[in-house]
Amino acid sequence: MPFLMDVNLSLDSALFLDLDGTLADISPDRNSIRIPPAAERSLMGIFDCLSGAVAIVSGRDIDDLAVRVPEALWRIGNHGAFVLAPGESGRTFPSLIDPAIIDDVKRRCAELGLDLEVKKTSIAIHYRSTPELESASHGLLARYAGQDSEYLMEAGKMVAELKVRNVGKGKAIEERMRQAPFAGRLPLFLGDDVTDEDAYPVINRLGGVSIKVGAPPSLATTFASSPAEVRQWLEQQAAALHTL
Ligand SMILES: O=P(O)(O)OC[C@H]1O[C@H](O[C@H]2O[C@H](CO)[C@@H](O)[C@H](O)[C@H]2O)[C@H](O)[C@@H](O)[C@@H]1O
Repeated sequence: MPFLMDVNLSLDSALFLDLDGTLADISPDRNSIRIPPAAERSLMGIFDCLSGAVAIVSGRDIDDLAVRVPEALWRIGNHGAFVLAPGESGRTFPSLIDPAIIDDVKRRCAELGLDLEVKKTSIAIHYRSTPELESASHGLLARYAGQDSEYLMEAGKMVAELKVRNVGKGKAIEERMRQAPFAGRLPLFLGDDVTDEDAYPVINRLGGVSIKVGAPPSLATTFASSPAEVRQWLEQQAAALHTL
């Protein structure tokens, strides 16, 4: 099985990374997540060497992502729906979720003591601290999903999510790869969760390297053991690129 530590960036790489569970360790407190400072420095070094072809691609809301990721990097939030270019800030993105659904889910979550995260293209119920409510969480959102609905259900790490259709990290990466500074480069994508699986076939088709932090099964071709290993790899790659 190919491993991340055997992969090297070159000056014509394009690097896409997921945040939670890939760059940052999973934590019970989603609001505490930050990219560790050393990893930020590595990312900025790589960004310089790759002429800006580095993006953080996250399921988090774009506004939430913007406070956790350096403004100097590309930030792709809402599972790929919304993009902030390096240096871009203060832009307003629309909410695509029916407010009536948000109100109803908010009320039901409050009754059950469930942790609700409202984003612009999805609503997520986190049950990390209430695992006994896993099926209740899925059930609560499933009533709004289905073949004829504009929403679909997705499962993540201890989270049930109701999401607008036609949004995905694979689609977002493919779009970036058609434009500067990514076009003409060889893409690498590092992810860890179910919502990252749709990006791996895109990367594989483009001849790049798809990496999962975790174990098979996955459509990724290459594996890493932990976010700590990813951060160590980034530090090594930043140092190596600077010698080229
Ligand atoms: O695409 P990502 O950057 O990996 O974001 C995926 C989701 O991450 C967050 O939830 C997950 O991480 C939390 C912090 O470690 C953890 O408490 C939670 O159980 C995980 O599901 C975030 O809250 C979601 O919006 C993202 O979709």
